[in-house]
Amino acid sequence: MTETPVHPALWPAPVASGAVDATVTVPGSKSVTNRALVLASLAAEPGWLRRPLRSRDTLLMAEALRALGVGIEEGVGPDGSGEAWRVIPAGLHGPATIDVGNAGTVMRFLPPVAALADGPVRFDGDPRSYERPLNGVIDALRTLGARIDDDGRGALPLTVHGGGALDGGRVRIDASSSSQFVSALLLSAPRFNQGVEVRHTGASLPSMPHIRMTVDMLRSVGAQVDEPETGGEPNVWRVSPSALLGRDLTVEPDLSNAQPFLAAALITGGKVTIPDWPERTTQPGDQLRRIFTEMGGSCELTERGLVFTGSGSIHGIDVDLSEVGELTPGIAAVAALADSPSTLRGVAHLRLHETDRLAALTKEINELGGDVTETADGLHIRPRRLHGGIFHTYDDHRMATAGSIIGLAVEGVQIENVATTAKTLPDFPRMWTEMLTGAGN
Ligand SMILES: O=C(O)C1=C[C@@H](OP(=O)(O)O)[C@@H](O)[C@H](O)C1
Ligand SMILES: C=C(OP(=O)(O)O)C(=O)O
Repeated sequence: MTETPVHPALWPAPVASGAVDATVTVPGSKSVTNRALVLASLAAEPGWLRRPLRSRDTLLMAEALRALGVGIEEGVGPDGSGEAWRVIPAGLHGPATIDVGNAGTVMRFLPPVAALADGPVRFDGDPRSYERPLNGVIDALRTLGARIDDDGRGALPLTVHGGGALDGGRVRIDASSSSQFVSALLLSAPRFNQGVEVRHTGASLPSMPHIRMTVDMLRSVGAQVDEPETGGEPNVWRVSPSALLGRDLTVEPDLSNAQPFLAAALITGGKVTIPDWPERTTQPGDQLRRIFTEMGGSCELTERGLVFTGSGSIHGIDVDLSEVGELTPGIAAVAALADSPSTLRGVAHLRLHETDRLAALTKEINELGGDVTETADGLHIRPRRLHGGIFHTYDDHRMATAGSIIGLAVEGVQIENVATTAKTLPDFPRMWTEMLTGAGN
């Protein structure tokens, strides 16, 4: 008898045998953790970061800041509860070398920090990091007084020749390819001699909640920020120079990483509870309450957390995802299993994410028998009966979770390199299996 060969890099996505009923504790937000690390490193006094996410993107951020001289130590928070990082700011030093991996937050948020260091800081990363846009940050930093050596493509690898301080001032950028350009300049701006005025000149600006998160977190450490949403000029952000406070911050669960678990409730007609879902948050994942409700579920924010319940039906959706682009792969996966077609719009910039997400989703869902077409700014998804096969992930954590969502309802889906979920959710395979077996409840 011959056994079916098991490829070590292929993970058989488990099929749900019935309605899931689980409580899933989701680790901390990548976006909050990496902003908090930067702000705490630039502060005038030590601070605490509780329940930080420990994943590839956040460990790269911590390692990079340590390379610049910041102390980031393991500890328990001031009240003795929970795991925490103590961040001890220090003079920022070069020479240093920073590995950004494929973390947008590291490759964009740290060049402005490096401009404040007193020597050269070399940035390098995964091959894909060379293809992701960085021109908005490079050009802006040059305008603000920094010296940067790159190969002229507006991308990695590059060296920022930190001069110990940066003038700052006014800058115009086109951030239509990534909101992280704006966030990057704002986060370090309190430490620029003149602060910053960033004027976005492009036709569109994706991921506004992530810019709100930047503004909120800056304000929470004492920075003064003027911005469009509180009466400022449209598309203009101003940050004044000031010292930043060291705070004691508890990181919220990553609501975008809650997505596959909520999707499991939707697809199986089950129920999933996510503890500690914040009542108020700038995280884009909070919009899943609305989007997945429109797709057939219902939810309630209770003392136990967000309780999300599937109805047994999954509906297609016509939705603009420009504010919440990182939710697209998971929504596309659910849409492929729905009872009507879907149109996902406003996400052309996803072609420059971890991989070209529009091409990858189209190819992988179609190879399982689906009918997805790319549009100029998104996807059109017509549900079909799907079959098993290999779901390639292109080193993209959200492709791996999207394939797993489909695998709940389709026999024989194998996820290639599920370990790529380590970018933001290293424990995904265990959490997924526990959700299905009811362990961890
Ligand atoms: O600032 C952030 O933390 C992020 C901003 C968004 O980037 P883009 O605006 O490049 O899409 C988002 O997709 C990414 O996952 C995280
Ligand atoms: C786009 C994403 O990540 P990054 O921070 O690398 O841009 C994402 O997590 O979906």
